[in-house]
Amino acid sequence: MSEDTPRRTAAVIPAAGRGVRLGPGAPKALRTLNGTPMLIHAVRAMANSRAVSLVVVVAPQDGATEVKNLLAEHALPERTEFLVVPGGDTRQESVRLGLAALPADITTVLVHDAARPLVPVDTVDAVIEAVHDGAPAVVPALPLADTVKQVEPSADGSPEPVVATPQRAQLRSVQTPQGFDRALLAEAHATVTQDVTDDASMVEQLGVQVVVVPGHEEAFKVTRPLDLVLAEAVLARRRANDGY
Ligand SMILES: Nc1ccn([C@@H]2O[C@H](COP(=O)(O)OP(=O)(O)OP(=O)(O)O)[C@@H](O)[C@H]2O)c(=O)n1
Ligand SMILES: C[C@](O)(CO)[C@H](O)COP(=O)(O)O
Repeated sequence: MSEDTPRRTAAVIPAAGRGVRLGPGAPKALRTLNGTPMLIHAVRAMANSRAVSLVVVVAPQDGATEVKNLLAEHALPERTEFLVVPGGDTRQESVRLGLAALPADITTVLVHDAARPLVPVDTVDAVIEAVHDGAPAVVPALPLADTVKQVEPSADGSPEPVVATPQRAQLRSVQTPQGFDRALLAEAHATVTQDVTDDASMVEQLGVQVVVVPGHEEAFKVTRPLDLVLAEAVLARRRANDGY
Protein backbone atom coordinates (compact mmCIF):
# COMPACT_ATOMS: atom_id res chain seq x y z
CA MET A 1 0.00 0.00 0.00
CA SER A 2 1.39 3.43 -0.94
CA GLU A 3 1.84 6.06 1.78
CA ASP A 4 -0.86 8.15 0.08
CA THR A 5 -3.57 5.44 0.21
CA PRO A 6 -6.18 6.50 2.79
CA ARG A 7 -6.39 3.98 5.62
CA ARG A 8 -9.65 2.67 7.01
CA THR A 9 -9.76 0.04 9.72
CA ALA A 10 -12.55 -2.46 10.39
CA ALA A 11 -12.92 -5.05 13.13
CA VAL A 12 -14.48 -8.43 12.33
CA ILE A 13 -15.87 -10.13 15.46
CA PRO A 14 -16.52 -13.87 15.09
CA ALA A 15 -19.33 -14.47 17.59
CA ALA A 16 -21.04 -17.52 16.12
CA GLY A 17 -19.61 -20.17 18.46
CA ARG A 18 -21.82 -22.26 20.75
CA GLY A 19 -19.55 -22.13 23.79
CA VAL A 20 -19.63 -25.88 24.40
CA ARG A 21 -16.79 -25.67 26.93
CA LEU A 22 -18.76 -23.07 28.91
CA GLY A 23 -21.59 -25.57 29.43
CA PRO A 24 -25.30 -25.52 28.54
CA GLY A 25 -27.00 -22.20 27.84
CA ALA A 26 -27.31 -19.50 25.19
CA PRO A 27 -24.59 -19.13 22.53
CA LYS A 28 -21.49 -17.89 24.38
CA ALA A 29 -21.41 -14.38 22.84
CA LEU A 30 -24.97 -13.74 24.06
CA ARG A 31 -24.32 -14.73 27.66
CA THR A 32 -24.05 -11.81 30.04
CA LEU A 33 -21.20 -10.43 32.12
CA ASN A 34 -22.52 -8.18 34.88
CA GLY A 35 -25.81 -7.90 32.97
CA THR A 36 -24.39 -6.99 29.54
CA PRO A 37 -23.95 -9.55 26.73
CA MET A 38 -20.34 -10.61 26.20
CA LEU A 39 -20.68 -9.58 22.55
CA ILE A 40 -21.53 -5.99 23.51
CA HIS A 41 -18.43 -5.82 25.72
CA ALA A 42 -16.36 -7.08 22.77
CA VAL A 43 -17.99 -4.64 20.32
CA ARG A 44 -17.29 -1.75 22.72
CA ALA A 45 -13.68 -2.89 23.08
CA MET A 46 -13.23 -2.49 19.31
CA ALA A 47 -15.37 0.62 18.85
CA ASN A 48 -13.53 2.39 21.69
CA SER A 49 -10.50 2.60 19.41
CA ARG A 50 -10.79 5.83 17.43
CA ALA A 51 -9.05 4.10 14.52
CA VAL A 52 -11.87 1.56 14.09
CA SER A 53 -14.68 2.98 11.96
CA LEU A 54 -16.57 -0.23 11.15
CA VAL A 55 -17.38 -3.31 13.24
CA VAL A 56 -18.68 -6.45 11.51
CA VAL A 57 -20.34 -8.88 13.92
CA VAL A 58 -20.54 -12.48 12.73
CA ALA A 59 -23.65 -13.61 14.57
CA PRO A 60 -24.64 -16.99 15.99
CA GLN A 61 -26.74 -19.01 13.53
CA ASP A 62 -30.36 -17.74 13.67
CA GLY A 63 -29.13 -14.94 15.94
CA ALA A 64 -28.60 -12.07 13.49
CA THR A 65 -31.83 -10.29 14.39
CA GLU A 66 -31.11 -10.61 18.11
CA VAL A 67 -27.62 -9.20 17.57
CA LYS A 68 -28.98 -6.25 15.57
CA ASN A 69 -31.43 -5.55 18.39
CA LEU A 70 -28.65 -5.71 21.00
CA LEU A 71 -26.52 -3.26 19.01
CA ALA A 72 -29.50 -0.88 18.82
CA GLU A 73 -30.28 -1.18 22.55
CA HIS A 74 -26.80 -0.55 23.94
CA ALA A 75 -24.85 2.71 23.98
CA LEU A 76 -22.04 2.54 21.40
CA PRO A 77 -19.85 5.27 19.87
CA GLU A 78 -21.83 7.17 17.21
CA ARG A 79 -18.81 7.46 14.90
CA THR A 80 -18.77 3.66 14.43
CA GLU A 81 -20.67 1.83 11.68
CA PHE A 82 -22.00 -1.70 12.37
CA LEU A 83 -22.81 -4.64 10.12
CA VAL A 84 -24.18 -8.03 11.16
CA VAL A 85 -23.75 -11.22 9.11
CA PRO A 86 -24.66 -14.82 9.95
CA GLY A 87 -21.81 -17.11 11.00
CA GLY A 88 -20.55 -20.48 9.80
CA ASP A 89 -19.82 -23.89 11.27
CA THR A 90 -16.22 -23.09 12.27
CA ARG A 91 -14.40 -19.98 13.47
CA GLN A 92 -12.45 -19.93 10.22
CA GLU A 93 -15.66 -20.00 8.18
CA SER A 94 -17.22 -17.28 10.34
CA VAL A 95 -14.21 -15.00 9.84
CA ARG A 96 -14.35 -15.64 6.09
CA LEU A 97 -18.03 -14.59 6.04
CA GLY A 98 -17.18 -11.45 8.00
CA LEU A 99 -14.37 -10.55 5.59
CA ALA A 100 -16.74 -10.99 2.64
CA ALA A 101 -18.99 -8.26 4.07
CA LEU A 102 -16.24 -5.59 4.21
CA PRO A 103 -16.62 -2.58 1.91
CA ALA A 104 -13.89 -1.97 -0.67
CA ASP A 105 -12.27 0.97 1.14
CA ILE A 106 -11.17 -1.04 4.19
CA THR A 107 -7.38 -1.38 4.23
CA THR A 108 -6.69 -2.80 7.72
CA VAL A 109 -8.66 -5.57 9.41
CA LEU A 110 -8.72 -6.66 13.02
CA VAL A 111 -10.14 -10.08 13.82
CA HIS A 112 -11.33 -10.20 17.41
CA ASP A 113 -13.03 -13.04 19.31
CA ALA A 114 -16.33 -12.11 20.94
CA ALA A 115 -15.03 -14.47 23.60
CA ARG A 116 -12.32 -11.91 24.56
CA PRO A 117 -14.69 -9.20 25.76
CA LEU A 118 -12.34 -7.28 28.03
CA VAL A 119 -9.33 -6.47 25.84
CA PRO A 120 -8.18 -2.94 26.76
CA VAL A 121 -8.22 -0.25 24.07
CA ASP A 122 -4.46 0.29 24.43
CA THR A 123 -3.88 -3.27 23.22
CA VAL A 124 -6.24 -2.73 20.27
CA ASP A 125 -4.44 0.48 19.37
CA ALA A 126 -1.00 -1.15 19.66
CA VAL A 127 -2.02 -3.81 17.12
CA ILE A 128 -3.41 -1.22 14.70
CA GLU A 129 -0.34 0.98 15.06
CA ALA A 130 2.00 -1.91 14.25
CA VAL A 131 0.02 -2.69 11.08
CA HIS A 132 -0.01 0.97 10.08
CA ASP A 133 3.75 1.10 10.69
CA GLY A 134 4.18 -1.58 8.04
CA ALA A 135 3.79 -5.03 9.63
CA PRO A 136 1.35 -7.01 7.46
CA ALA A 137 0.24 -9.31 10.29
CA VAL A 138 0.32 -8.57 14.03
CA VAL A 139 -0.75 -10.61 17.06
CA PRO A 140 -0.91 -9.58 20.72
CA ALA A 141 0.62 -12.22 22.96
CA LEU A 142 1.88 -12.90 26.47
CA PRO A 143 4.68 -15.08 27.84
CA LEU A 144 3.51 -18.35 29.40
CA ALA A 145 3.24 -18.85 33.14
CA ASP A 146 3.23 -22.66 32.96
CA THR A 147 5.79 -25.08 31.60
CA VAL A 148 4.39 -26.70 28.43
CA LYS A 149 4.75 -30.39 27.50
CA GLN A 150 4.18 -31.82 24.05
CA VAL A 151 2.42 -35.17 24.47
CA GLU A 152 1.14 -38.10 22.48
CA PRO A 153 -2.61 -37.50 22.98
CA SER A 154 -4.47 -40.49 24.39
CA ALA A 155 -7.96 -41.28 23.12
CA ASP A 156 -8.92 -43.51 26.06
CA GLY A 157 -7.96 -41.36 29.05
CA SER A 158 -4.77 -43.31 29.83
CA PRO A 159 -1.70 -41.28 30.93
CA GLU A 160 -0.22 -39.45 27.94
CA PRO A 161 3.47 -39.96 27.13
CA VAL A 162 5.52 -36.74 27.07
CA VAL A 163 7.29 -36.25 23.75
CA ALA A 164 9.13 -32.98 24.41
CA THR A 165 9.33 -29.88 26.61
CA PRO A 166 9.61 -26.80 24.38
CA GLN A 167 11.70 -23.93 25.76
CA ARG A 168 9.18 -21.69 27.49
CA ALA A 169 11.13 -18.51 26.79
CA GLN A 170 10.41 -18.99 23.09
CA LEU A 171 6.67 -19.53 23.51
CA ARG A 172 3.86 -16.97 23.61
CA SER A 173 0.18 -17.30 24.37
CA VAL A 174 -1.62 -15.56 21.53
CA GLN A 175 -4.69 -13.36 21.91
CA THR A 176 -6.89 -11.19 19.74
CA PRO A 177 -7.44 -8.73 18.12
CA GLN A 178 -5.07 -9.90 15.42
CA GLY A 179 -4.39 -7.17 12.87
CA PHE A 180 -3.77 -7.56 9.15
CA ASP A 181 -3.32 -5.82 5.88
CA ARG A 182 -6.78 -6.48 4.42
CA ALA A 183 -5.60 -7.87 1.06
CA LEU A 184 -3.20 -10.28 2.76
CA LEU A 185 -5.86 -11.67 5.11
CA ALA A 186 -8.32 -12.04 2.23
CA GLU A 187 -5.68 -13.99 0.28
CA ALA A 188 -5.00 -16.22 3.29
CA HIS A 189 -8.69 -17.03 3.72
CA ALA A 190 -9.06 -17.66 -0.01
CA THR A 191 -6.13 -20.08 -0.25
CA VAL A 192 -5.57 -21.87 3.08
CA THR A 193 -7.94 -24.81 3.49
CA GLN A 194 -6.30 -26.54 6.45
CA ASP A 195 -8.07 -26.25 9.83
CA VAL A 196 -6.31 -23.68 12.00
CA THR A 197 -7.11 -22.04 15.32
CA ASP A 198 -6.15 -18.46 14.50
CA ASP A 199 -5.94 -16.15 11.47
CA ALA A 200 -2.24 -15.39 11.86
CA SER A 201 -1.34 -19.02 11.25
CA MET A 202 -3.08 -18.82 7.87
CA VAL A 203 -0.86 -15.89 6.97
CA GLU A 204 2.18 -17.83 8.20
CA GLN A 205 1.25 -20.56 5.71
CA LEU A 206 1.59 -17.98 2.92
CA GLY A 207 5.19 -17.47 4.06
CA VAL A 208 4.53 -13.96 5.39
CA GLN A 209 6.21 -12.82 8.61
CA VAL A 210 3.81 -12.36 11.54
CA VAL A 211 4.98 -10.21 14.46
CA VAL A 212 3.99 -10.08 18.12
CA VAL A 213 3.16 -7.03 20.25
CA PRO A 214 2.51 -7.20 24.00
CA GLY A 215 -0.88 -8.65 24.88
CA HIS A 216 -2.79 -8.00 28.12
CA GLU A 217 -3.89 -10.30 30.93
CA GLU A 218 -7.44 -8.87 30.70
CA ALA A 219 -7.66 -9.98 27.05
CA PHE A 220 -8.09 -13.60 28.19
CA LYS A 221 -10.59 -15.80 26.37
CA VAL A 222 -13.79 -16.75 28.17
CA THR A 223 -13.73 -20.48 27.51
CA ARG A 224 -14.69 -22.37 30.68
CA PRO A 225 -17.07 -21.53 33.57
CA LEU A 226 -14.29 -20.18 35.82
CA ASP A 227 -13.48 -17.57 33.14
CA LEU A 228 -16.95 -16.04 33.67
CA VAL A 229 -16.11 -15.51 37.34
CA LEU A 230 -12.79 -13.89 36.41
CA ALA A 231 -14.39 -11.66 33.77
CA GLU A 232 -17.03 -10.39 36.21
CA ALA A 233 -14.30 -9.73 38.78
CA VAL A 234 -12.34 -7.70 36.22
CA LEU A 235 -15.47 -5.67 35.41
CA ALA A 236 -16.12 -5.07 39.12
CA ARG A 237 -12.53 -3.87 39.56
CA ARG A 238 -12.89 -1.53 36.57
CA ARG A 239 -16.15 -0.15 37.92
CA ALA A 240 -14.54 0.48 41.32
CA ASN A 241 -11.51 2.13 39.69
CA ASP A 242 -13.04 4.24 36.96
CA GLY A 243 -16.79 3.68 36.79
CA TYR A 244 -16.63 1.54 33.61
N1 LIG B 1 -18.47 -21.56 14.23
C1 LIG B 1 -17.86 -20.63 14.98
C2 LIG B 1 -17.08 -21.01 16.10
C3 LIG B 1 -16.48 -20.01 16.87
N2 LIG B 1 -16.68 -18.71 16.55
C4 LIG B 1 -16.14 -17.66 17.39
O1 LIG B 1 -14.74 -17.76 17.52
C5 LIG B 1 -14.32 -17.20 18.77
C6 LIG B 1 -13.33 -18.13 19.46
O2 LIG B 1 -13.92 -19.39 19.61
P1 LIG B 1 -14.13 -20.15 20.99
O3 LIG B 1 -13.77 -19.35 22.14
O4 LIG B 1 -13.54 -21.47 20.82
O5 LIG B 1 -15.72 -20.20 21.02
P2 LIG B 1 -16.68 -21.43 20.82
O6 LIG B 1 -16.41 -22.12 19.53
O7 LIG B 1 -18.01 -20.86 21.03
O8 LIG B 1 -16.27 -22.35 22.06
P3 LIG B 1 -16.40 -23.93 22.22
O9 LIG B 1 -15.28 -24.53 21.42
O10 LIG B 1 -16.26 -24.14 23.69
O11 LIG B 1 -17.76 -24.31 21.69
C7 LIG B 1 -15.58 -16.98 19.59
O12 LIG B 1 -15.83 -15.59 19.69
C8 LIG B 1 -16.65 -17.71 18.83
O13 LIG B 1 -17.95 -17.12 18.90
C9 LIG B 1 -17.45 -18.37 15.43
O14 LIG B 1 -17.64 -17.19 15.14
N3 LIG B 1 -18.02 -19.34 14.66
C1 LIG C 1 -7.87 -17.02 17.99
C2 LIG C 1 -7.49 -17.46 19.38
O1 LIG C 1 -8.26 -16.76 20.34
C3 LIG C 1 -6.04 -17.11 19.62
O2 LIG C 1 -5.64 -17.58 20.87
C4 LIG C 1 -7.70 -18.93 19.60
O3 LIG C 1 -6.83 -19.66 18.80
C5 LIG C 1 -9.14 -19.39 19.39
O4 LIG C 1 -9.19 -20.77 19.66
P1 LIG C 1 -10.53 -21.57 19.93
O5 LIG C 1 -10.19 -23.01 19.77
O6 LIG C 1 -11.50 -21.09 18.90
O7 LIG C 1 -10.91 -21.29 21.33
